Amino acid sequence: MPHRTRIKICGLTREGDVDAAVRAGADAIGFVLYPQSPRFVSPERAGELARRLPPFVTPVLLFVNASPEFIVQGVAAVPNALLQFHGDETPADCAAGGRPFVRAARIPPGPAGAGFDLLKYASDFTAAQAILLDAHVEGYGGGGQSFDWNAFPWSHPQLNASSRLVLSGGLTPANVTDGIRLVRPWAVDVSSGVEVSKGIKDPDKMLAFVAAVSAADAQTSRPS
Ligand SMILES: O=C(O)c1ccccc1NCC(=O)[C@H](O)[C@H](O)COP(=O)(O)O
Repeated sequence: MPHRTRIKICGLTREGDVDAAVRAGADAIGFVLYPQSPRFVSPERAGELARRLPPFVTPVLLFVNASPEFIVQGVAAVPNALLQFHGDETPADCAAGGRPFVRAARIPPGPAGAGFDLLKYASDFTAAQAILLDAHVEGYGGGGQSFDWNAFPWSHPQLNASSRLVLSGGLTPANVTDGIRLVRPWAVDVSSGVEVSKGIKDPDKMLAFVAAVSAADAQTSRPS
C-alpha cells in the first residue's frame, strides 16, 4: 500500500509564502505564536494568513509555554487550527483546552539522542494526535539542527507509522529522503531548510522539499 508522507511547513509570516507553500503541496502550515521567535506572528496575523488556506490544508498554531488566555486568543483567531506544543507543557497542559494537539519532543544532540527515552515520552502523551521529533535547540525550536536519527528503534511497535511520528529538526530537500527511508514517519516538518532567512520562505526550496518527499515515498515500501 503506497504511503504518502504528509508535509508541514512551519514559520510562515507572509501571504506570498503561504500561497507558495500551498502550491508546493504542503498539507499543513505552521504559525509560530511564540513572541521570542523571529518567526512570531500574533494571533490576529495568524488569522489573516490562515484564512488564505484552501480546504484540506491544516493550519497549525505553535505555542511555547503559553498562558491559557493566549492559547484562547490563538484559537479564536484560527478556529480550525491544530495546536502544537513545543515548550515544557505537561500532558495535562496539552489536554487542558480540549483540542487536538501535536506534542513536540525536543531530543538532545549527540549519539543515541543522549539517552532520551522516546518510548516513555510517547507513552506519556498518548492523547497527542502526533509526536513531532525535533532537535533540542536554544530557543525551543526552529533551529535548523537534526537529532541523531539512528538513536531510536523505529521498527518498535510503539514507534511505527501508527504512532503518528513527525520527523522534524534540520530537514532540507537534500536530507529528507534519507530521513524518510530510516524513520518512515507519518509526516515531516520543516522550517529553516526551506528559507532564505528566518520567517522568509523560498518557493523553490519548498518545491524541492516536496519533490524529495514524493521521491522518498516512491522508493520506500511500508507495511500496509
Ligand atoms: O520556528 C520557530 O521559530 C520555533 C521557535 C520556537 C519553538 C518552535 C519553533 N518552530 C517549531 C517547528 O515546528 C519547526 O518547524 C521545527 O522546530 C523544525 O525547525 P527547523 O529545524 O528550522 O526545520
